[in-house]
Amino acid sequence: MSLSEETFDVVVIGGGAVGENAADRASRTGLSVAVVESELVGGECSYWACMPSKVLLRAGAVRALARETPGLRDPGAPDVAAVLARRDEITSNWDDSGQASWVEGAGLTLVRGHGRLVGERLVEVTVPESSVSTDSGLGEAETGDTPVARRLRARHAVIVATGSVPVLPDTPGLAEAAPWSSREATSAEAVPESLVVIGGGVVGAEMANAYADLGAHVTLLSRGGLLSGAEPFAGEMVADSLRELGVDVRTDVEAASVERPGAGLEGGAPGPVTVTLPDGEKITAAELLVATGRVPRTGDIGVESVGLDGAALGRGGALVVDDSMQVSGVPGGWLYACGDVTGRAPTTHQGKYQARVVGDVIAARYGTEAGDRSPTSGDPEPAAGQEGKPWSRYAATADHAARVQVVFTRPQVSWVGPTEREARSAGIPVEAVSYDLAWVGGASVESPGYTGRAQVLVDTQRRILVGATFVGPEAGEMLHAATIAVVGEVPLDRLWHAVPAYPTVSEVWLRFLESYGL
Ligand SMILES: Cc1cc2nc3c(=O)[nH]c(=O)nc-3n(C[C@H](O)[C@H](O)[C@H](O)COP(=O)(O)OP(=O)(O)OC[C@H]3O[C@@H](n4cnc5c(N)ncnc54)[C@H](O)[C@@H]3O)c2cc1C
Ligand SMILES: NC(=O)c1ccc[n+]([C@@H]2O[C@H](COP(=O)([O-])OP(=O)(O)OC[C@H]3O[C@@H](n4cnc5c(N)ncnc54)[C@H](O)[C@@H]3O)[C@@H](O)[C@H]2O)c1
Repeated sequence: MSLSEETFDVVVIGGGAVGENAADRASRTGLSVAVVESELVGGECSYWACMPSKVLLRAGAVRALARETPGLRDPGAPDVAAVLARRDEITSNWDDSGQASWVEGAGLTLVRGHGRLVGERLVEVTVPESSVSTDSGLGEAETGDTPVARRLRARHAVIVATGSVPVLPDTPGLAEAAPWSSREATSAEAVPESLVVIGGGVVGAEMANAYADLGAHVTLLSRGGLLSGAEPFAGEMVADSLRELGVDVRTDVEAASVERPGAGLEGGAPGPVTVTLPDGEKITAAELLVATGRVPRTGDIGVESVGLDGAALGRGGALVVDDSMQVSGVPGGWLYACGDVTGRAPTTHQGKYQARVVGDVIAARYGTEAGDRSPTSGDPEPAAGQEGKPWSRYAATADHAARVQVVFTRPQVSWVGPTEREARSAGIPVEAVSYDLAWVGGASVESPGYTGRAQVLVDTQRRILVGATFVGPEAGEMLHAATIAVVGEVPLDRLWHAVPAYPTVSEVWLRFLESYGL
């Protein structure tokens, strides 16, 4: 193994959406930054998650809209080949050269290979033999039989942004059945005639919706209700809607065993798969998707070399961070983390928010004024040595107080802040104000069959909103007004003056306040 060493101010392990963002911000005060990426620059979101999954859902959503609009005809079932072609286009056919050029164009150094901590501020990058080529990104061309390694020394900080990996339950026969994960579901070359989905979370619900739209007979097995992170009414509405679409939604059930004769044998696609339920019922389908959650990817990044043994890691092996995204328990405070690997708020937008925080913390702590192209310049709250005051640019406060999520099922579900149950268990005195969206004027213009519900959580002591949930068409687009009200801690008496235009669905804001007694 050949070894060379290079020094950068900052080394980022993981060039997903989050790592890229952290690297860019950290470089803003003149710091040199290397980004280590073992697969595709842009990570899960661009190639196997957010983007392809949303494209798979889009045609069905537009069809439903047309069907519900008087005066329009049903455009018919989506053209599957065209939908898959659009999916291939949005993933750039899983070619990351565009994002790699962006990284280089931003003045960052892209290092391709697997990054691993091997000591204080030291990262070793290796490239498996099979992928070594003259354009491996490892500087000098290296080919041949030996793996290539390069040591990257960080003068100041290492940021870990290695994302997460899917969990496979230990259900008998499941691993041997070679089921789909979200990667196969978002990159499939064809739509199976039938599909069983195990897991009623966000991936399970979205993919059940997408594949049903694209013509598959879908069975969804959820061990509780759907979308357990959202308000219960949201999961119930999505379950009802999936059933109307023809999905066989089974709640409060787990797979007891799985069988797929011939799986793993060479030659051709595996045959049908049979899932047996605890009561002995058997469900057979052409394909099986497992969507039972993800865990932070810390198993193969050398955390033990910097003293982070199992006990120092959080749930699922997460890197535990404070609000400035500094990893706890590492002497010298040089290790930071952001994104899914922290287990704090596993969505792209929250990860990129954390990336902006950690990037700005590092830029302010270690950057030079000479290289300053940052809005942190002249900031009255420099981050050096600080923990990060809540709501300052150096603290990811919204991860606790105003986390947002949008689920792109039909209906869409969006929420900000805690659910009612989470708020109560955190000791916040809340009153939930709920409203049927079909009752507002804008909804009846959108469609005579408009179905939706929205709810806000009022902190009755402070008379501000601490949370909101929307379920309905385009609920994702309705969320940001609520996010601003929650983050801004806007008093209800001032919200009264935020007049919603007529006839929009946003008129529900007035109804909330009236229902609360204003
Ligand atoms: C099907 C699906 C749909 C989703 N849809 C949405 C959505 O609509 N909206 C949303 O906000 N979120 C969505 N998410 C969640 C979102 O994809 C993740 O939160 C996001 O990708 C996390 O970004 P990240 O950069 O932390 O991790 P990743 O995107 O996983 O990036 C980590 C990167 O690090 C690299 N890496 C890992 N280990 C190493 C190593 N040792 N050395 C070098 N490189 C390494 C990986 O190759 C990868 O490129 C979805 C997830 C799934 C599974
Ligand atoms: N639109 C979006 O923002 C979006 C879309 C997809 C995924 N994501 C993110 O990706 C991550 C992964 O999504 P996910 O849906 O895999 O995870 P999830 O945590 O949302 O849901 C997993 C579900 O699987 C269930 N489960 C766990 N073990 C099981 C078992 N043995 N048998 C049956 N059910 C079991 C859980 O109870 C849970 O309901 C999430 O963090 C999610 O936020 C976000």
